[in-house]
Amino acid sequence: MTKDKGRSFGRPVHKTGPAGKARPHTAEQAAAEALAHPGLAARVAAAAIIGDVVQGGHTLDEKFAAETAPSRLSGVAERDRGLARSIATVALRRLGTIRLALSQLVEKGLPRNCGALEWILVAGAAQILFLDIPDHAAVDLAVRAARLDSKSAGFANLVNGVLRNLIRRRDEFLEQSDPLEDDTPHWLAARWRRIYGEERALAIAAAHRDEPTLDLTVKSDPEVWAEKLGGRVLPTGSVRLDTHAPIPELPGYAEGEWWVQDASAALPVRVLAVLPGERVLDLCAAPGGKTAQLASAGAKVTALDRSAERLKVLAANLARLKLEATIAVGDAAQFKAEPFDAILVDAPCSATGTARRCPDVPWIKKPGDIAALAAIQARILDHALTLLKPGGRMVYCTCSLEPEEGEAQIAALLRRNPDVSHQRIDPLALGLPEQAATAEGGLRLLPDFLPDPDPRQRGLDGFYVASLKKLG
Ligand SMILES: C[S@@+](CC[C@H](N)C(=O)[O-])C[C@H]1O[C@@H](n2cnc3c(N)ncnc32)[C@H](O)[C@@H]1O
Repeated sequence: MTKDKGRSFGRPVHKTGPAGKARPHTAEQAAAEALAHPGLAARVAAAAIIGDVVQGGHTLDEKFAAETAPSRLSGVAERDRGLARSIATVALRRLGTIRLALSQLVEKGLPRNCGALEWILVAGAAQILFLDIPDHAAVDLAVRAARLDSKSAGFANLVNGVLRNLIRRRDEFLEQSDPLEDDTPHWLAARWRRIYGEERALAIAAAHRDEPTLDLTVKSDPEVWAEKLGGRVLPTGSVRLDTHAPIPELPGYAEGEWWVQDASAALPVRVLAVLPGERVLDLCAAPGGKTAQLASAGAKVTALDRSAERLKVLAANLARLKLEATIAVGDAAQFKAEPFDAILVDAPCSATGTARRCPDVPWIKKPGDIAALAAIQARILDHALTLLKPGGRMVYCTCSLEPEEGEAQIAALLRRNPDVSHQRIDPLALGLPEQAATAEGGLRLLPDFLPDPDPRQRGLDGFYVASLKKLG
C-alpha cells in the first residue's frame, strides 16, 4: 500500500501573510493557491475519480491514462499521482465497507446537491481505514477538499466530525465488514452464490480484497529471472514478485526479457501449445500479452484487434520484447484471411475475474452486460471457426467468472457445430489444482486459487479456458 510517510505533508509552500506572496484575487486563483497545499490536489483528484467511476461508469485506467490526465490530475504533481491512484483503488476495492461505515456515521444521509461531498468522504475514509496515512492528514485534507468545492463547502464541519468518528470506531467497522455482503455489488454477490455456492462465493469476494500480485511471463529461464528479481516461480510457470518498484526499473525490462501478465492470463497460450512456424491468429489481441507468448514460441502470428489505439500499445510492447507479429485492425467477427493452424480467441468479456486488479469492474458492470457480451463472443467464435483449417486447434478464454461467457458459451458452440470437439485440459500438467477442471474438460480458474498466508503471494485472476479442435 502507498506509504505517505509525511512526504506530502511538509510545510505549506505558499505563505499568505504580509511577508509572503500576495493574496489571490479571483476564485480560480484562490482555488489554485489552495490546491498547492501539499497532498491536497491528490485528494481532490482521487475523490473526483471515485465519483467518475461510480456515477459515470468510467474505468480507473481511463481516468489515470496520460491522455485524460489533464482533466482530473492536471494540478497533481507527478509524485502524487501514485498516491491519488492508491486512494481511488482501495476506495473502490472496499467501497461497500466504506459506504456502510459512512451511512452509520451520517445517520440522516447526505444532503441532495452536495457536489463532491460523498466522494470526499469516501476518499478520506479509504485513507483512514486502509492506507498507511496519518489520520490527521486524511481528515485535514478532506476538510480542505470540501471547502474547495462550492457545493460541499458548507459541509466542511460535517466532514471533520464524520471522519473523526470513523477514526474512533475504525476497529468496529473493520471487524463487522463482510467481503460478499459489503464489498461486492448485490447483483454479483447473488449471482456468485447461485453459481458457486455460499462458501466459494465468499472465498472469491475475500480474494478480491487482496492487493494483486505482480506476475511476469519470461521468455526463458524463469528460475534465473525469479532469482534476479527476488521473486519465485509459480507452479504454473509465471514469476511472481512482491515489489512496489516501478516496473520499467526492474532488471530485464529494458532488455525485453519479460512482460507483466497475470498467472491465469498466461495459461490459454500454454494450452494452445503452438509450434515454431505455425500460422496462428490471435483474435482480440491487444495489448498483446498473449501475442507475445505466441511470437516467443516461434509462431507466425497475426494479431487482430478492433481498437487501433490498443494495437499501438501492442506494437510498442512487441518492439520492447524484440518480437514480431502481423498487426491488423478489424472486427474479429468479420476478419478475412487464409485458414490458420491455430486460433486464440481471448474474447471481450465482463472481466469480473479481474476485480483484484481492477476493483472498478464490479461497480461499472451491469447485469445486462453479460448477455450482451455473450452474444458478441458467440459471433466471434462462430466466425473464428471459419478461419480455422480442418484439424486446426482453437483456444477460447475469458477473464470472467460468469458461465454465460465460459462453460455455457462453449456448450452452445458445440451444439451449433457438430464438427468441433472439446479437448480435455489437464490442470495438473499446468501446475493447477485438480479442482480447476470443469466436468466437460475446460478450466475454471477462481481468484482464491494458489492459496498463501501472504496476501501479496496468493490468488490469480478468474478465467475460463476451453480447448477445441475442428475435425478434419
Ligand atoms: C480481453 S482483451 C484482450 C487481451 C489480450 N489478448 C492480451 O492478452 O493482452 C479483449 C480485446 O478485444 C478487443 N475487441 C473487442 N471487440 C472486438 C471485436 N469485435 N473484434 C476484435 N477485437 C475486439 C478489445 O479491443 C480488447 O483489446
